[in-house]
Amino acid sequence: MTSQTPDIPTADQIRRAPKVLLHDHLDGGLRPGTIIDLADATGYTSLPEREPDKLGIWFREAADSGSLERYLETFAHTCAVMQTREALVRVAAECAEDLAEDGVVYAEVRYAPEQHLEKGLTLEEVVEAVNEGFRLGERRARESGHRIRVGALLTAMRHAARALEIAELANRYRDNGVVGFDIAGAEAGFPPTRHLDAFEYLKRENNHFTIHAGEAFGLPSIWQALQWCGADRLGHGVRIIDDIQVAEDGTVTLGRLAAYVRDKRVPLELCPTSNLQTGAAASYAEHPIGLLRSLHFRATVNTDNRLMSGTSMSREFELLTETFGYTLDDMQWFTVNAMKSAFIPFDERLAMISDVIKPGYAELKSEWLFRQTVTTSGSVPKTP
Ligand SMILES: O=c1[nH]cnc2c1ncn2[C@H]1C[C@H](O)[C@@H](CO)O1
Ligand SMILES: [Zn+2]
Repeated sequence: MTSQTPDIPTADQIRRAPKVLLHDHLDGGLRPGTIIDLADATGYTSLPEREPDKLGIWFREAADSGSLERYLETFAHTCAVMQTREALVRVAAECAEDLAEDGVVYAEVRYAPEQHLEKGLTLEEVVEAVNEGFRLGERRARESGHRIRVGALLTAMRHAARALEIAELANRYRDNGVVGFDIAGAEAGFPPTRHLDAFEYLKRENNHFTIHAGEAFGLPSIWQALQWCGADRLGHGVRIIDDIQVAEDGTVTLGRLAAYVRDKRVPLELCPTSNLQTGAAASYAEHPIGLLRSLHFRATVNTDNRLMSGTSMSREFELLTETFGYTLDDMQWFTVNAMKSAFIPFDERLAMISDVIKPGYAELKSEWLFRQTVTTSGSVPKTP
């Protein structure tokens, strides 16, 4: 018998639990072996390692710098090998397969189309190749007994000046694989208000967007993303913690912005391991997700960049259960939060919650009940 505390899920249960992922970068999740294959196929000779295990370690270590700017430099290698239709189809298909294998049932995966034009693809060709890859990966996942749905978010880079063009692209493909828009890249010095025209356009089109904010830069960035730009969700948003005071006797006081975020149920796309790497949090135990969960913010758990963080959704949940003693109920809470916050239509979100997520967790919880009964009675109860 395992000595695990009842209700704390095992690693195997965490992997089998249905999970929802809202913040994952396509160019931050390649398999190391695929990067090497694609580099060979496209003549890219600047990879720092030629052996998959070593290359995986290189990405993790290079991303471990404590600075978002240095973390972002590692993407030069992944973007370099994602410049052809074939490469994009393969990377997107493998992304969907890897997530499905990890128990992710719904994912919104983002990438910046403007970073994949070096070999002559048009923005439209990039979007169509990635869509084709996601559909292929979903089909392959189904064939191997998994179920996943993947929507794309189109990202504009905040240091560049193509946000309106990318927003228009997202709007053109909104009924064809693309579910929303995002801005990413170095945060300090590049406030989201630089791209107001793109956000105002998307609002006029009744479209959805999230903004990377409150990761490398604090409250002003979150405030602008919400109150100037009108973001539906916050990419990270972890620094909202700067607007929450916890007194020695445990009394919690929320500032106006933190109160707004909680009252309005603004989804926080939290990415614990990524935050440790870029210096947004000092340790898992000190990561604000513990406090935000207990204060009932609409917190969600995400991977950000599986390659650079050497992580997966299951791994993030394992680390959280080890650190905070989270149970299957906590996992379900994060997962339902994420599904409620997805950019697909409301009825489809509800159907995922009632047909996939709740039954999945109910089944896992019944394993605990079953195991408890076996331990206490010493015999296996007969099924009725
Ligand atoms: O955590 C992040 N913060 C800001 N930008 C990021 C993060 N992770 C990835 N990016 C950037 C680098 C990628 O090339 C780009 C599009 O996915 O988004
Ligand atoms: Zn990100």
